[in-house]
Amino acid sequence: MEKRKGVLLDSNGMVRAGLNDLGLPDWDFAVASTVEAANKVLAGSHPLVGLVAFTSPQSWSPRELESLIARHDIEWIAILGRELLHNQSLAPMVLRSFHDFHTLPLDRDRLVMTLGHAHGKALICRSIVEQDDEIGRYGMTGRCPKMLQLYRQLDKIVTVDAPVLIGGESGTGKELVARAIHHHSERANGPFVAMNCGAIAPNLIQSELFGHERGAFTGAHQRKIGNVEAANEGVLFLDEIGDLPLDLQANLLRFVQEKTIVRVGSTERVRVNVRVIAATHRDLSRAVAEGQFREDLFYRLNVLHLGVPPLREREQDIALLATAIFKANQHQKSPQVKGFSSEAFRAMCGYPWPGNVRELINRVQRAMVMSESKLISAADLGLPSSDVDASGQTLDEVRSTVEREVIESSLSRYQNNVSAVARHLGVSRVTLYRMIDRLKIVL
Ligand SMILES: Nc1ncnc2c1ncn2[C@@H]1O[C@H](COP(=O)(O)OP(=O)(O)OP(=O)(O)O)[C@@H](O)[C@H]1O
Repeated sequence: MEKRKGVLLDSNGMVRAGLNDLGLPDWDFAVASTVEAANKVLAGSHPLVGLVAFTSPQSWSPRELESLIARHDIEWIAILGRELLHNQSLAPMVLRSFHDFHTLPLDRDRLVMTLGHAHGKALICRSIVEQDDEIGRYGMTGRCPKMLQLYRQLDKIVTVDAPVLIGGESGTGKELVARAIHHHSERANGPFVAMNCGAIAPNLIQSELFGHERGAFTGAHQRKIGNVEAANEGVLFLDEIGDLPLDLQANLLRFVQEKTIVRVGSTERVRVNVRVIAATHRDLSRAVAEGQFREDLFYRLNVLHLGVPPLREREQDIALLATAIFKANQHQKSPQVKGFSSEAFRAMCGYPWPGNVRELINRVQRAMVMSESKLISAADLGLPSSDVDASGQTLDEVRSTVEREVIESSLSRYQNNVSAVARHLGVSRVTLYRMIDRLKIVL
């Protein structure tokens, strides 16, 4: 049988010697005497379990150690003298950040069991992460019907070279979609140049787009290539196209039609080969009807149209997105934070998300840093808690919701000590483990 891999952080070799004496034939521990060395081991051989030996409360810098623990998705076990268990600075950290602890002297049977449990748990976590790669396409997270439709549209759009107009509220992922089109199209090796037409002073947009010659205007000390030329052979992404002033719309139309530009202060026409992808949160056809956007430019840009749905219409993707954001930001979370409570998931699903995915990212990132519990709550996300709403749920669903809440809060209260929780809830450990499995509660 292939040996299970672990890392042992041990500054003076004391626990290493003890482990050797125990003889654990199923385990192969790489020993690191510093946090930096442990980081290297973890990056190279991906063990699933880490042991940290504490000979005193000051064995390791808490900041360094907590950052090591937060960075790597493995289970940690603290090994320490019984007298350190009540140390005011060490004990809270051990309870918060470690899967379990083991007191010295090492007890072979107990250690084998603890290691086995930690290894099993890490394996399950890793398999969940791997399955999650299937949660979207084109670098996007989401598999609700509206996102599946978007992927099907993208499948076609990436095979052709026509202009695209992307509509959707702010923060829905329009730029992400534009980058995906570029990345999966024949222009992938060319540049992707993004420009926000709403964020540049109107008097500068002309030169930002088309560039200028030296001396073209006060302050033009040298020739500057504009974004259109910079995107040659690639994609020019024009965000907030609805904010482009009318006079510049005429210049843009000329470039889109003729595929040439003239730098400000020059008379020379320069040929360019650029695919234009424009985006707007405004209703451009309405802007056309109101005379604020040129109709001819609208038709030139709107050859292919994509609408990115607001987050409130992707309710079944919210938990997926929140979890993906959580995983992507593991390195900057508070070490004890392990995931979301079901109350938090419910609150996220009931919230209208005016700032869409961008707002979700901000709220989750903030909660990951600020939460003081193991599971992020609705309050940590700054969202109103929606109480259990039984309407529309079957009896089984309501029961599962309640069971999950009771078990999660008891686990949190007893620091994941399954025996204590089983005693508290009046069920056997086996029954409790079965319920934990069925309800997919992460320990
Ligand atoms: N489906 C998704 N999966 C993962 N991340 C997403 C998804 N949609 C959006 N995001 C992320 O949300 C953030 C906002 O997305 P993006 O900037 O593309 O939105 P936008 O619609 O262009 O916003 P704006 O109109 O304000 O420019 C980015 O960090 C982006 O990576």
